[in-house]
Amino acid sequence: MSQRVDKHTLANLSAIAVHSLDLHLTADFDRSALHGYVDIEAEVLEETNEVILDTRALYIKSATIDGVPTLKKQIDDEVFGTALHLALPEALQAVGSKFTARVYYETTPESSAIQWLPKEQTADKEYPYLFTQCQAIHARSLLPCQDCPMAKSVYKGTITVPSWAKCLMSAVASAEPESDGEFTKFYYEQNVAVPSYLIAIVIGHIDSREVGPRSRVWSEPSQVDAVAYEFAQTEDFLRSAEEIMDQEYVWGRYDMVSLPPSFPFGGMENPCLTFATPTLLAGDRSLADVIAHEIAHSWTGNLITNHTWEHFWLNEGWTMWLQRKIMAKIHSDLHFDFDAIIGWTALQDSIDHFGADHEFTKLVPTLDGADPDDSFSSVPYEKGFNLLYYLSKLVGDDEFETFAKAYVHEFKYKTVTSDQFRDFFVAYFSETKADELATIDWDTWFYATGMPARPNFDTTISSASAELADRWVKGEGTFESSDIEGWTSSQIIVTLEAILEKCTERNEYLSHEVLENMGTLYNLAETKNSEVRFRYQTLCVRAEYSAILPQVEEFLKEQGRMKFVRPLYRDLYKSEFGKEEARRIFGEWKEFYHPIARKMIYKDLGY
Ligand SMILES: CC/C=C\C/C=C\C[C@@H](O)/C=C/C=C/C=C\[C@@H](O)CCCC(=O)O
Ligand SMILES: [Zn+2]
Repeated sequence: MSQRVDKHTLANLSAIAVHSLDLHLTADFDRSALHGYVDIEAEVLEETNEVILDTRALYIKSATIDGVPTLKKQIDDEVFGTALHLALPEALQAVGSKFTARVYYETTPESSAIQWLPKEQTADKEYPYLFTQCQAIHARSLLPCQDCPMAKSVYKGTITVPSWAKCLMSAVASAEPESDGEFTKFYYEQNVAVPSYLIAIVIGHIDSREVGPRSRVWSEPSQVDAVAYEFAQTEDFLRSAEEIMDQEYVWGRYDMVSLPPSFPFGGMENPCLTFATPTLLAGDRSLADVIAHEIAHSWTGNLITNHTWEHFWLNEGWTMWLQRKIMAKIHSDLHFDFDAIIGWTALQDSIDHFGADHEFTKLVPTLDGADPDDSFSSVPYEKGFNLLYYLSKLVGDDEFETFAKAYVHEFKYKTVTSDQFRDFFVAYFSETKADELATIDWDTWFYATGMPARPNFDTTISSASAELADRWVKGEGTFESSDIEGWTSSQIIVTLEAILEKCTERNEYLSHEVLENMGTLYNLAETKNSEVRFRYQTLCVRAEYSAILPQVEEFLKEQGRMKFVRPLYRDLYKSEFGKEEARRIFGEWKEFYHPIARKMIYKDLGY
């Protein structure tokens, strides 16, 4: 059993276990505030005279324990918010005591989990919108709670919204909405215990389409058909994942909401309701692997959860592995390694960004005193995936897949640390693979900084991209639009990444004329595929091709996904032509970005 200790919470975890949360909130769009109360059912694990909860930027009005007003004290912490101390009456201080704490509160405009969008920042520009993002430690700015992954509890939500709006949560609807004409009440229940970072709310003028027997997509009305088309493979992805993991999908519904463009991530695995960025709407389903990723989290991350944020790779590395297995089942086995090659480049970029000896390049970093947002990168995703890839080659792919099923059965509904993962792996293969086990250097995998050794990825699909990239860099032969005829957007991405890598190695970029020619031939400037657009723009900015600025500015202003905007702002800021432009664009547009993105870009631009 792992200890109830977490560096990122101020709550008294070892003394108190929370069993359920019951949220009663009303959304006030005029004041940008959610107000109401939360009931917290809890139990004493170690004798104590208080309950300590995480909060941040919340206005706490009053609190009761079992209906009786209780004393409260709030103590600020520089990094982790404000600890809310509630006095426990003497009769409830002994081990095993159970009680309900009720806290009346409201959120404030500084509540970092919530983005309140004015109508101008939505697609349809008719109504305001609200969405939350609680990972990693923003739930404390939505509700008082034990804000850490190991504190899993069931939750309920009764949310009152203006009647032009609908409310969605990361849970299943437990009753029909009730309206009095002016306001509508929505009822939700999440009966599988979840950590606080998976509590999520969307309120907006939205519509939906059914895309599968357990799935609907939601978005603003003008986009809902496009979203339904883009995410139509959902049921296939779900069935593939169930088969690979030999474990049924336990969450009931798998719905998705395509959010307004300032959503800072590709997707977020909120249970029953994946949040997705509209930058996935390429029109040809080419970016649907993000949905496979969020579906994969239904097993790895949501069912088996990292014990603390230092073990985040167990959420994301496993999810990359399962995402790639799902996509390989849909396309072909060769796609598994092809996707892994794209991931390898992302890992290299993250390690170049931090520096090869930086703590955040470790698979299991020490995150003392640090906000997990600052350490977020492709490292847990791709170094994590590469550890699993390495282990699978060591024990055999089929054996590893069987192990993955056993891992789910062992750890489902629990949290897991890196040591527990290692011990389980070693015990599982101790009889059949003793020689192979003896060769694994776990300490290097877990605690070494920098890149791991590059595996021998299969290059059947990627070799054409590598050859084309080579020709562009060397300027060999002639180029035609037919060079990429019949290619997937991923093959174009691998080509652009290979060009960038070769140019960076030589410290010599393509000429502006060549970049313009390439853009025209391959339609790189006009493409609807955000991943391709991002790579082409990066190539141009690094080459000081100032004519690209209007396109970069347009991209930076039409969406706020950190994967795209942060590196583009950084590259622009590093370039000669774009240094001042980067700060100008951000200055003009910062209110558009999500609070988390705004905070990170601010640092990226050297403020
Ligand atoms: C070592 C890092 C430890 C903890 C960090 C945990 C969370 C960091 C926080 O910033 C939240 C991340 C949320 C991510 C959500 C979805 C991603 O899969 C998106 C990936 C990027 C993208 O596709 O846009
Ligand atoms: Zn993920």
